[in-house]
Amino acid sequence: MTISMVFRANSINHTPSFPNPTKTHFLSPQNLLHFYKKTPLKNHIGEFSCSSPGPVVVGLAADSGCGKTTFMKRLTSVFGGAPKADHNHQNPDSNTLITDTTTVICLDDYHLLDRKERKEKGVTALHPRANNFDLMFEQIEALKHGFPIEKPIYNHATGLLDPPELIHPPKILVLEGLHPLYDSRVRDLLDFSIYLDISNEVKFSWKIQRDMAERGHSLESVRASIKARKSDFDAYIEPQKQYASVVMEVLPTQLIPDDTERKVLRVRLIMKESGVKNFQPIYIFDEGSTISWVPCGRKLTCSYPGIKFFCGPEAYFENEVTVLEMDGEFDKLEELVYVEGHLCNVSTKFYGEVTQQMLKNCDFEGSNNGTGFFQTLIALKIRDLYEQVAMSNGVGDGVGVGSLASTK
Ligand SMILES: Nc1ncnc2c1ncn2[C@@H]1O[C@H](COP(=O)(O)OP(=O)(O)OP(=O)(O)O)[C@@H](O)[C@H]1O
Ligand SMILES: O=C(CO)[C@H](O)[C@H](O)COP(=O)(O)O
Repeated sequence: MTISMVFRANSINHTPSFPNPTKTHFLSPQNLLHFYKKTPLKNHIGEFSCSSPGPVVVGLAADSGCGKTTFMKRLTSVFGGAPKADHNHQNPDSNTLITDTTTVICLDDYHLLDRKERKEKGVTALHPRANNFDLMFEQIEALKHGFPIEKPIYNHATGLLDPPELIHPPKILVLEGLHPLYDSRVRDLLDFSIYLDISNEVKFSWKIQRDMAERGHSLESVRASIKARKSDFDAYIEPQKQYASVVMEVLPTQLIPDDTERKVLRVRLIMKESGVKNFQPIYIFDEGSTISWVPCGRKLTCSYPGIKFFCGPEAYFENEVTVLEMDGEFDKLEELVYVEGHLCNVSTKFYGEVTQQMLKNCDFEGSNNGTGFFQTLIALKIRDLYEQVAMSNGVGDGVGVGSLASTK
C-alpha cells in the first residue's frame, strides 16, 4: 500500500494537525487515512510506503545524565546494523539515532517551549507545560501505524526548535527521554518500557563526572542545576516508574560500609510478573524462590568487595515483580558466562550470548557492574519481544546479532 501523507509538526508552537483523540478513541490506519483524505496536508512532501505492520515501540524514561545514551548503545548493538550516517546531514544537531532496524527518538524534540521561553515563564524542561504531548501522541501513533512523520528537533546547542526532520517508521522505535510514560495516550502505544531509577547519590556523582569533566561546569553549578530540577523531577518524572515494564534501580553498594566513592554499585532489575505481553522475568535457579548468591570462588574471580546476587519476588506499586539484584563488580568479563549460565529466562539465541555482548561493548560505561549486565539482559529481552510480535504478525524476520553501533 502506498500512501502520500506525513504527520507533520506545523509550526514551532505546533498546531495539532489531528483531532485530539482520547484514550478510548482508537484510530486504525483506515481511520487515519479517512481523516487525511478529508483534511489535506498544508505541506505535502511526497509518496511514502505505509510499512505494515508498524514498529514495536519501546519507552526509556530517565532524568538527564542517567545513562540513557549508554543504554541505547547496548540496545542498538544487540539489534545490529550501524547508525545511518546520512540521516544527520540535514541537521547535524538532530537528536535522532537511526540504524537499519531501530530508530531512537529523543523526546526533548517535543519541547513546546524553547530555552528562552522556559526561562521567561520560569518552568523547567521537566514540567508538562514545557512539552507538547498532543503532538508526541499523534506522531508516535502515526509511526506505530506505519506512517512517516515530520518531527521537530530541539537543538541542544542553541536551545531553539529547529525545522522538522522526516522520520520513517522503523522496525523498532525507541522513545528516550524525560516523559515517555507521562501521557497515558503515549503510554498505551508502548509495547515495553524501562525506567532508569538512579539514586540521588549516584546521579550526583555521574553528573559531576560528566558535567565537570566534559562540559566545563563547576561543582556549584551542577549542584544548583540538580536542586532547581528536583521538585519537577519528583512531581513529573519519578512517578512514571510505576508504569514501567522494568525498572533499573542504581544504588550505592552495601558491600562497602560508608562508601562515598560511588564507584561500586548495587543494581536492581525490577521486572513486572504480569501484564507485559511477550515478556517473562529473568530469575536465578528456581522461579519464585528467594535466592542470595555469592558466586565468588573457583569460577568467578572477585576482588574486594566481592559480588553478591539476589533474586526473588517482591511487590512494587501494588504489582507483583521479580527482582534480580547484583552488588559489586566483575574482575574478568569473560568469567561472566558462569553467572549467565545460572540465569533462567534469558532471551539469548546461544549459550554465552550475554557474555559475548558484554565483551564486545566492554568499553561502554558500567561494563564491569550490574548496570551494563542488566542493560544487556533487557536489550536481549526487547529483541525477543520484537521477534515474537513480528512472528505473530506473520513478518517473522529476526534481528540478528549485529555489529557495534555507536550513538550520540
Ligand atoms: N552505567 C554507568 N556506570 C557509570 N557511569 C555511568 C553509567 N552510565 C552513565 N554514566 C555516567 O553518566 C553520564 C551520563 O550518561 P549518559 O550520557 O548515558 O546519560 P543520558 O541520560 O543520555 O544524559 P542526557 O539525557 O543528558 O544526554 C556519563 O557520561 C557517565 O559519566
Ligand atoms: O532535561 C533535559 C533532557 O535532556 C534537558 O535539560 C532539556 O532537554 C533542556 O535542554 P537544554 O538544557 O539543552 O536547554
